[in-house]
Amino acid sequence: MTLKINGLVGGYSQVPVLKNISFEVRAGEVVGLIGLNGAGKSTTINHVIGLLTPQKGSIIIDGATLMKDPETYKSKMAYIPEIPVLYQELTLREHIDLTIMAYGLNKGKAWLRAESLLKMFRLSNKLEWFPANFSKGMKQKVMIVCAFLTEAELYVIDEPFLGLDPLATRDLLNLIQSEKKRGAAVLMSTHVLSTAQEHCDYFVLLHEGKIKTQGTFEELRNVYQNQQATLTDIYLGLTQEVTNHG
Ligand SMILES: Nc1ncnc2c1ncn2[C@@H]1O[C@H](COP(=O)(O)OP(=O)(O)OP(=O)(O)O)[C@@H](O)[C@H]1O
Repeated sequence: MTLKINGLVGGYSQVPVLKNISFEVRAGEVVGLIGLNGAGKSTTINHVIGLLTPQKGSIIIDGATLMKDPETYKSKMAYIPEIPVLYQELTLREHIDLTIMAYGLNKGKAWLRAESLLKMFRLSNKLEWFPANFSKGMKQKVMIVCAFLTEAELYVIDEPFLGLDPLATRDLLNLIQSEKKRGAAVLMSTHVLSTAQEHCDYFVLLHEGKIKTQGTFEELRNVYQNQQATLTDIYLGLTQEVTNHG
């Protein structure tokens, strides 16, 4: 599986937010989309999941575009939004059943996987509850369980860490690593740079809707000409931001 974004110009109106974005996400790779507030991370993700239409350029998953082959395109992808989207009138069990139906999964197999995910995120005893009434972090965990039970080829995850407790953060990171080993690709936006540095294989540094630079951590250190630099140093250095954190 390869997601190819090529020369993407786009945004919410005729004035583009994204200006000529190109990068790839390949099978078995975790790509970190890095940027400050307003850099264009969510806008990029909204284009990838098809909420926005490119003004120029293309987004292709294994040869399929959203325009020409929407079913193939969408079937390869699971998306975890920054703000959980849940159905007011459905229980946790029904959210899982709905995901199984929407992705056409084998019910028995998918439920086995769901049970292990529910256990991992400490939700096993909440199946008859309504997630719309859960705490913020618990809602986020429901989105994680539903996304990961699909065993997608590509996971698109928008800022996953902010609402999660340390245990859930650790479990999500482990899950990402095990899906990566299975051969899944992950595109993850975040400004938690220390976590990204540790867990991503490749970085796309966005600033004001443009790619400042992209590469592996080693390649970024070479561009920044400092072999000791952290991802935070590199990002802030390259975007000329002033920081009090060194
Ligand atoms: N619905 C919208 N309508 C119009 N402009 C928008 C909309 N959402 C975002 N923008 C603009 O697009 C630009 C990029 O925003 P985006 O949400 O992609 O940033 P981000 O990198 O995800 O930031 P954050 O870290 O704060 O989530 C900003 O200038 C923002 O004002």
